[in-house]
Amino acid sequence: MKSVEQHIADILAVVGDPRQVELDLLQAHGTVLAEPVASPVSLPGFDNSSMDGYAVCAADLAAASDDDPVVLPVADDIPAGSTAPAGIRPGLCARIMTGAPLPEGADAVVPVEWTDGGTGRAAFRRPVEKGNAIRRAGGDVAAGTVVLRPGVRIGAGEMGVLAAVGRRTVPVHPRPRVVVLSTGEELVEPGRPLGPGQIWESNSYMVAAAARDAGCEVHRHGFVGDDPDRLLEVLEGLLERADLIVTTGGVSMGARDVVKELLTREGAAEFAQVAMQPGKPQGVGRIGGVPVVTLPGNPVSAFVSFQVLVRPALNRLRGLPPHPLRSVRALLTAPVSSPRGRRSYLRGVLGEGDGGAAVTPLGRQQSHQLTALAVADCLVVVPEDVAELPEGSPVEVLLLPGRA
Ligand SMILES: Nc1nc2c(c(=O)[nH]1)N[C@H]1C(S)=C(S)[C@@H](COP(=O)(O)OP(=O)(O)OC[C@H]3O[C@@H](n4cnc5c(N)ncnc54)[C@H](O)[C@@H]3O)O[C@H]1N2
Ligand code: MOO
Repeated sequence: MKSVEQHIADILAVVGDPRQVELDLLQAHGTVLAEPVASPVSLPGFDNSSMDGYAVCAADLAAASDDDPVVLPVADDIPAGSTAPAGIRPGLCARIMTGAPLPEGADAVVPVEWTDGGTGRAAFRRPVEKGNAIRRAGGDVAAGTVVLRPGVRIGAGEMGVLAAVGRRTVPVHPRPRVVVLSTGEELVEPGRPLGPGQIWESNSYMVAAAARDAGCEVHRHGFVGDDPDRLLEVLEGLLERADLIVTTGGVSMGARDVVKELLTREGAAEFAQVAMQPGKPQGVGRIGGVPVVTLPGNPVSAFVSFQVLVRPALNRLRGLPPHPLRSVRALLTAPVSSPRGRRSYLRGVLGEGDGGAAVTPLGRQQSHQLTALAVADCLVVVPEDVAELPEGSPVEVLLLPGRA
């Protein structure tokens, strides 16, 4: 059987490098920066006040006290956005607002709370240190400094920085365009009535959501039946809009395994049994030059193999390192079993036990038992050479995305 690592490597090999585009600032949210961004100006760009109050010459207030306040004429009123405030000299002060440029000659700002708040004249009841409440030019970043490096994911903080350094557009690796397509003659769109032997189609919705959680732009095509020529026609119609096509179903040993039949016929993909449970039958290749990964149809198998096998490649396509799901160690709260020779990924819930992190494997672990996925927040890894693990065994636990 093929190893999990080998199959991940084969998928990485077909997806290639991320695209690069210039996106408008807000559109860049959630994408990955492709080039360094430097600030063209210093931030702050000019000395300014951090408080609403009065710009003063600190030496004027050296003797100020409650009993003997210093009273100064207010020579100017400086709001934020003021373009050219007149300067002050000893013996004068200027009313100033937070963010307003410091006038020439001033060397401190007195918060309004320390004064009588006067508009023509202001009374000061205590001395002030030089530099008080002044935000110096360049105090956050000096002009020319790189503020964001390539490979950084643009979240809210990065968005703020980009706007603050004046960027209108940003060079990024855009969200990968993933097309999701399921196969199976038995499938019916949710919301429509079921006939005998039919089931509601769930894989394409689930995989589309997982791909969106993985930072992709998703087109869910839905599903097609078991006719290889029809499948080829549909795939050809989807090539234009895909960086990666993910299919589910039709890859096992059945008489009508449509994905395997078509892609084998076209010489477009390799199929293998991967040493994992669930997720054994897998395929990877290209159709019309577009990478295609074919997941098995059992819903839990499709979900687990997406998270374990496809996510690293999506990270690569996003411009990130091809990391797998984040993992932690935890102690089992119950015994587990696993087919020897295959690495099991059991659905579990992570919590705290007496000895630290503890993980509880859920019931209903078979590949068709989908409902446990709505409860699980992690996958418990049982290695290939292990068939049984008693309660209390330390295990690797993969954290499922989107779970706190
Ligand atoms: N003789 C063998 N039979 C099977 C083997 C094997 O090694 N030898 N492997 C089993 C394993 S493991 C898996 S996993 C499945 C994978 O089969 P396929 O990928 O060909 O998937 P299908 O046969 O199309 O479907 C399997 C199962 O999942 C349901 N399904 C499929 N698509 C959807 C969908 N979009 N939404 C909801 N449910 C779906 C389908 O109805 C079947 O019940 O093969 C085993 N068989
Ligand atoms: O390995 Mo299949 O993917 O379990 O049910």
